[in-house]
Parts: sequence; structure tokens; C-alpha cells
Amino acid sequence: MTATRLPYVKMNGAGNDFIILRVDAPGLDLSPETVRRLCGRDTGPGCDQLIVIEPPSGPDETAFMRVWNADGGKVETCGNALRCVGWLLLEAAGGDRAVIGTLGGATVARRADGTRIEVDMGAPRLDWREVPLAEEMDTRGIELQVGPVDAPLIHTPGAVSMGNPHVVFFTDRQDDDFVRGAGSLIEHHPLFPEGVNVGFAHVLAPDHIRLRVWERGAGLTQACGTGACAALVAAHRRGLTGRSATLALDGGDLTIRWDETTDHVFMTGPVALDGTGTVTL
Ligand SMILES: N[C@H](CCC[C@H](N)C(=O)O)C(=O)O
Repeated sequence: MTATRLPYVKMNGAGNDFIILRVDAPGLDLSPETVRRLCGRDTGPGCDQLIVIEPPSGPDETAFMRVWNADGGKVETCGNALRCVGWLLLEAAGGDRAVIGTLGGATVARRADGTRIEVDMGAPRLDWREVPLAEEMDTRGIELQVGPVDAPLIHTPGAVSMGNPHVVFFTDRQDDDFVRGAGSLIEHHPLFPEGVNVGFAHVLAPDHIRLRVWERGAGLTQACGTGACAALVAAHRRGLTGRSATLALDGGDLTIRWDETTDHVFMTGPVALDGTGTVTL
């Protein structure tokens, strides 16, 4: 296959960084090897996720967004990338809203203030089959055995899908060793047949959560947008917070609101343009 050179835009949303390509034809399929090469910080421009903007998949969309994790796996969606893609589309079209289709469902991006973008992430999926889990459980507090079999540590985190799978632990343990150790152990736990993003949420107040996320396929990132949405939903379901909160992540703050009337989750946060370049596919 002949090599293709494409321009890219490098952006980040609260420190979660992306290479963003734009193509004219739908259905671009990238090999895991190509994705890993481009996402590698020593083999390519480097990023947490590779993002491709495609033409709309339906009449109500402005564009369609595909997401690959740095490990080469194609996934459903990415909250921080939706803000960045939303900003690019709004800058290009000059409109005030952009409908972005993803494999995890349709979303709507709007300008909030300054360079902050709000994305309507749609409704959380809360049934065990939608997360998905390998067996029936109450997703408000699932039974998850972590640790050696002879001395199991049973936790009852919340489980939520924002189009992609999340499990959220409520703990004041935020140190790197714990987050990396527990996160990497749980990411591929058999209870999660499609893998899982692992959040560690320290509820500081009914409207304030400190969050770190070990991401499926990317590891510990500066921020996870869908993880922030999942953490707020899981915290509210446990009676730990109201329906809106500031989520303080390593790379910045996200404002998350779970609207009672529409059941939709709204995520508002910063975007930044880091640079441009070209890559060879
Ligand atoms: N690691 C995620 C995809 C990226 C999500 C994250 N970067 C966000 O901002 O939502 C997954 O495998 O589902």
C-alpha cells in the first residue's frame, strides 16, 4: 500500500492530548501498528489518543469522529477530544453548535466562554449490560475483587458507560503508585469484557471532586472527559454529590452537570492548540 502523508493538528483538553487528522472519506481504518507509531512519544508526534474527523454519517451531524487509544485499540468516544474537535468545527464553520457523531453516540458541542467548550455527552448508560459487565450487578456499587486471591480486597465502585466503559472508586488514595498499580490491574479485569477506564475519585465537597483516571489503552493521563462525567454520575448515584460539580484533574478543571430533565451529562472545559505537522500513514 502506498504511504499517505496527511496534515495533523495537535491539541489538548485539560492536558489530555491528541493528534487530529481530517479526511474526506468515511471509514478510515488504521492498523494498530500505525496508531501505536503515531501515538508513541518516541516514534511519532505522540499523544494519548489519535482522532480522525470524517464527513458526517447522517443528515443531523456536522462531522463524525473516530478514536484510537495509544495502544492501537479503536474505541467508542473521547470527551476531551470532543471539545477539541468541537472547537475546530466551530472555528471553521463560525456556527454556535456542532453535532459530532461517534461510535458511542451523537454529541453536541457549543462555545461556553473564552476557549471553553461545552459538550452534551448524552445520557449515561447505567444498566450492567450497557457498561458492559460480565455478570448482573447493581452498577451503583459493584462487587469487584482486587488483589491476591488469598487476601482479596473487595471494593464496591460505581460502574457507568458514557459510550465507553468506566469504573469509579471513591477513595482519598490519589498517589501515582496506587493509581498506576490498581488501575493497570483493573483495566483488563474479567468483570469488564471490553476492558475499562478506572477512575479514582476523592469527593472534597458536594460540588467538588478530585479525580485521577487510569485510561483503558492509554494509562494515567492528565485528564479524562468521559471519566469526569462517569465520576459525577457515580458520585451522585451514591448520594456523595449534587448533580453538578467541578472535577479537578491533573491537567485542569472540568465542569460536569447531569441534567435532571433531559438525563444528559454536560461537560465544559478548556481546549488548547499545541501545533501542527504532517504524518505518514
Ligand atoms: N481511554 C478511553 C478513550 C479516551 C477517553 C478520554 N481520553 C476522554 O477524554 O474521555 C477508552 O478506552 O474508552
